Amino acid sequence: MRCIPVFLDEEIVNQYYNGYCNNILWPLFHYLGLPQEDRLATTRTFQSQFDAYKKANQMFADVVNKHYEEGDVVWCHDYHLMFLPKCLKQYNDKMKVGWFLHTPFPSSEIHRTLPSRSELLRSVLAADLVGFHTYDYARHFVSACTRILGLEGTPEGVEDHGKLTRVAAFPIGIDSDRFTQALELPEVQEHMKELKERFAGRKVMLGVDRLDMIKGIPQKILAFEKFLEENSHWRDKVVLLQIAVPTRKDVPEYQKLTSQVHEIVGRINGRFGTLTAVPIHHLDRSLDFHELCALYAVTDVALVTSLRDGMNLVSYEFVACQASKKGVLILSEFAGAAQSLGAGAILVNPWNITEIAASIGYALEMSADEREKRHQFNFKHVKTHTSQEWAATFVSELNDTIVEAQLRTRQVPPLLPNKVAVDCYSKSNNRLIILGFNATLNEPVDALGRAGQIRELEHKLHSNTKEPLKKLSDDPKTTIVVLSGSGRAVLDKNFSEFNMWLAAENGIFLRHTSSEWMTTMPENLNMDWVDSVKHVFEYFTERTPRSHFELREMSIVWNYKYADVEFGRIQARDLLQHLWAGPISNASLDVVQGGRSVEVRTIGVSKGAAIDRILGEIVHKKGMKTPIDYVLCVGHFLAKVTFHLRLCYCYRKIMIGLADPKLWNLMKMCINFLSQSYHLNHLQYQELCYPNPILTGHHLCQNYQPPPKPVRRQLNTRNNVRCQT
Ligand SMILES: O=P(O)(O)OC[C@H]1O[C@H](O[C@H]2O[C@H](CO)[C@@H](O)[C@H](O)[C@H]2O)[C@H](O)[C@@H](O)[C@@H]1O
Ligand SMILES: O=c1ccn([C@@H]2O[C@H](COP(=O)(O)OP(=O)(O)O)[C@@H](O)[C@H]2O)c(=O)[nH]1
Repeated sequence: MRCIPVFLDEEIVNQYYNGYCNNILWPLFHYLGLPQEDRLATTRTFQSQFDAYKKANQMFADVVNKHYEEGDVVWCHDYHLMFLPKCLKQYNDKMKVGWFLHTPFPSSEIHRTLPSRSELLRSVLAADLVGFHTYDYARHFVSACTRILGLEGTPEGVEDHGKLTRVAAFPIGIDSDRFTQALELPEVQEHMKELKERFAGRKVMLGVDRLDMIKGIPQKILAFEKFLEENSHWRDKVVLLQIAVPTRKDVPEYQKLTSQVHEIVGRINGRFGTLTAVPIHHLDRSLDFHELCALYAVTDVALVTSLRDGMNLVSYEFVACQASKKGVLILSEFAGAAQSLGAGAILVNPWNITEIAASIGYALEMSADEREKRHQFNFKHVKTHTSQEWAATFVSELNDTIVEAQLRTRQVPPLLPNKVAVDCYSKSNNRLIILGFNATLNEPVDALGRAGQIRELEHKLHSNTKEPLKKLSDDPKTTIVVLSGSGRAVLDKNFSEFNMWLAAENGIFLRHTSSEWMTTMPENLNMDWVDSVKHVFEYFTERTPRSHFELREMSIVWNYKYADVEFGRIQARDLLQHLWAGPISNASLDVVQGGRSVEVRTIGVSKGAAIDRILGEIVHKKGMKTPIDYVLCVGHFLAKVTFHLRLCYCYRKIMIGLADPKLWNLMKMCINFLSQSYHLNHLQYQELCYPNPILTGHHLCQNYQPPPKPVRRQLNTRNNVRCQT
């Protein structure tokens, strides 16, 4: 079969397959909690099982890697191999990797209970394309990535610093021709004949499931019992054939289920059986393909009562074999198949035994006309949405995704080559370093916004950055500007001890730490709008848990980065509507939508505009005989904030360097610190163009012409009066 086996030893199989896959991921992905005693045991063994899981995935990766040839597509399947995409991409990031999940992906609220939640998501995201059976599962996955990892969910998939992982639904199908053709075979016809004779005079109901908790076998049998109880006239006219294929027999939960089902079947057969017939025929084994096809073909009503099921192919197979009989499918709404066969099937909630019992009655007595219509609908679907089509669509989508990604990467700035940054720095003589503050020099914040002391952290310089910053700022060949949206007080508190420039409120206020604050904004700015905007912000802060707003001197910001991401976004949209309709409708204001914030400020106040003024200031102040020959921006400057000098276009993009070779190590420390703290695996820089010829980020303008000297207005901070000097 051209398969290459991956041999796992017994211990790994036990910890990886029986343990982590089937005792942890399987019940979790199917919304089934563990029994109390197992829960504690699982908690204790979790780490060793997860280690075995990673090890087993790595073993698969090693084998794939050994056989991989350039251009191959690698398609990883199911929850057993969630770690594989990452392992493969680590070997070769050009490998085309897809991952498909055959089970449901649960709500992010369920996924977040998993201790390894983030690691698993990140490994899957290493794939180029991630597929699920239904849109709901895909939606849950994207939502887990946004809520747990704090990444951006887009209609296309999940974005992580410019890298998009495509996420989409690819409902599986079956090879329907194989089933329809099998029905013509003499041995299948023979089986059908035997079955018809065996159950002559009785309607045949069928269940075909692995003996798994997710399949809702006890619920199905109990519903059948209820039906017999309430419809005595049907007792000798209907039989339920339940094929329960043994599975995962080493897992204790499955052993318990077997006994439970036997007990219920025995009880019902004892209750409703006669000397010559029993209502339930229960088989603890699998059938061969031909027997199964025959059984599907003679069935009047198929019962699929999965509590959760990725898709459920049995329902497709039943439909494929019903061209002549046109039997009825009763299908759980919690099976993926309900999304595609729902229109022709009778959908039921498997937890509602009364509803299933009523549906059994309805199905058995359904008119031929209705059966025909329902069947046609589903038959058409099964015939057209085949497994071949499913596989071809996934693979072609994967190839397209790679092509699109290549086009995208041309637009995304390339990664910062750290060594080049260091080399250029050490060769330069007049460096300008522009640093952001929030999300750059202070503490990173957990995606779930858990840091209780978040507001504190937000405004506090990270202790690890103090020493590098001190050395940098004392270097006479280096000018540092901290350019932040934060107010003056915050910058004063954190940076007064350094020799540097501070630009507060996006550059409205500027000072060198050796002198007083000044502003370059026009006098007598109309700030009448503030109160009404504040009123709106207060309203939304009260109604959006963990959001807050900050009233600055020239602007006001509503921030929801610690709030529930999705709710925050909805609230932000609503808030904007309130603003447009009210306070800002007539005012000359800029409304800036950040990643997780909304800021309102006077027109013209932006980091882009500010940088020009700042440069004018520092260039004139320093006299600047030597042109700036190195520019470095480290920041979380929002996308599309273009510095006036087109210094760079930064979105969590880092350019970093140090003057003195002795400081190289320190610089590397800095880079590593920042990249690890903010998961900036994609340090980026962009070629810059000012004024001409094209310069790289590290060599700014040999021919730099400082802008005209600006008018300076000194701020009298003590009594808070602005006056022009
Ligand atoms: O190998 P087993 O442990 O006996 O399990 C059999 C397979 O069960 C799961 O199947 C899922 O995939 C089906 C096709 O996509 C889908 O229709 C069904 O709803 C799922 O349960 C499991 O995901 C497979 O890996 C197992 O091999
Ligand atoms: O005796 C049996 C009973 C079932 N099946 C097959 O097992 C599969 C079950 O797939 P499904 O998607 O319904 O559920 P899963 O077991 O994968 O969760 C179907 O293709 C059935 O034809 C089988 O080969 N022999």
